[in-house]
Amino acid sequence: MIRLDGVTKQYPDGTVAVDDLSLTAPDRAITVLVGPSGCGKTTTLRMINRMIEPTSGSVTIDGQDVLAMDAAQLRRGIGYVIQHGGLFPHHTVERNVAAVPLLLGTAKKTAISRARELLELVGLDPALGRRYPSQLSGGQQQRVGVARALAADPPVMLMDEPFSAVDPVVREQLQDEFLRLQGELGKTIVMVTHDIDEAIKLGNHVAVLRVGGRIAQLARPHELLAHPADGFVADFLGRDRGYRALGFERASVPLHDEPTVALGSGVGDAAARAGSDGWVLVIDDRRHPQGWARPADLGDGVVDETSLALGGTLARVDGPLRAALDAALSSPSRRGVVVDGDGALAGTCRATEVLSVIEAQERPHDPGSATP
Ligand SMILES: Nc1ncnc2c1ncn2[C@@H]1O[C@H](COP(=O)(O)OP(=O)(O)OP(=O)(O)O)[C@@H](O)[C@H]1O
Repeated sequence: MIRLDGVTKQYPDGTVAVDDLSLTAPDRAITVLVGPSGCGKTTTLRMINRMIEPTSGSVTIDGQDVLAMDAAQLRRGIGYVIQHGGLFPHHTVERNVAAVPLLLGTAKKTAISRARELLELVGLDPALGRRYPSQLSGGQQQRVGVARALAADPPVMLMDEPFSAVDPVVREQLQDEFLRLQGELGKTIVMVTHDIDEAIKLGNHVAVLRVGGRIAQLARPHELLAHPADGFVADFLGRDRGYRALGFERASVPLHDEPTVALGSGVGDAAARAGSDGWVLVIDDRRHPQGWARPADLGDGVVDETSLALGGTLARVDGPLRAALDAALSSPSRRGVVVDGDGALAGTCRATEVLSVIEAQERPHDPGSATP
């Protein structure tokens, strides 16, 4: 557990970046610090590994005062990931990943073979290990940054905007893989981001800071969305709060049997199976949904990949209500496709019925909300 107690940082020019901040980051959880530019997120993070010394207050890790520890030794025991990966440009990728174990005295052969395993763990081809950082894409460099931070198997990781230097699609992939990895590794993580959506997606706990380095609210993501403490937090959370909160609400929605046709079926067969609106759901031989087709638009021949209409997200039977609603709203037929844990068709859902489930959910009173 990482604990900050009454921590203040005043820079020599008088700027108070962090003001009497107290915060606990529990073990094996992701605690996210989020807030507008200049609110003291990076300063707070760097006071944990003493890259910045607090002016007052205390920082402990598992009860040990970090200010009483040797700073270099402390830093070697904490994984640190920054934007762009922060890699050494003149070292190969695998040498970058092996950097801390080598510093700690691990034999070169062991450290490099471990580096290759770690590259694989973060979803990279170990062959990339022979390249130099500049020969990798931004997303690959970020992954190397994560692999490097994991190399000494530290229980604690600090991450400063680790996914912000890449485009939104790669960013989402990196976030998903990071969550999968954390599910396996269970590190104690403090992460900084200015992106509230990233905070809500990744954080087990989210601390919203306001400029001047004070906590406006510390809560679990769904609590934050449901009960923003004040107008500042509500504004920072932004639009669609109610809709986004559905991402954390799970309940089963009524499922309907949906007539299907197999990929490769004749258009005549497909027409016979289509609903009154003309749409039919196309599945493969494992009953995995492939998309919707409207046989009336297809002429003769068979239903193949080119016959499928784009659009329509898939919801999981045990997934959040937001996914079920989105599946219905984004489907060309307006029937949301719901799949089981293996990705096979479980049935379809209707938006109105998902809304009825939402209305039936107990909605807690929301006294802190500043937005009507
Ligand atoms: N070395 C320094 N000397 C003086 N002021 C500083 C120094 N470093 C940071 N600051 C100031 O401290 C405040 C907090 O900075 P910090 O970098 O911690 O914010 P941040 O929330 O991480 O911002 P961003 O999201 O823009 O990276 C800012 O007002 C910044 O200008």
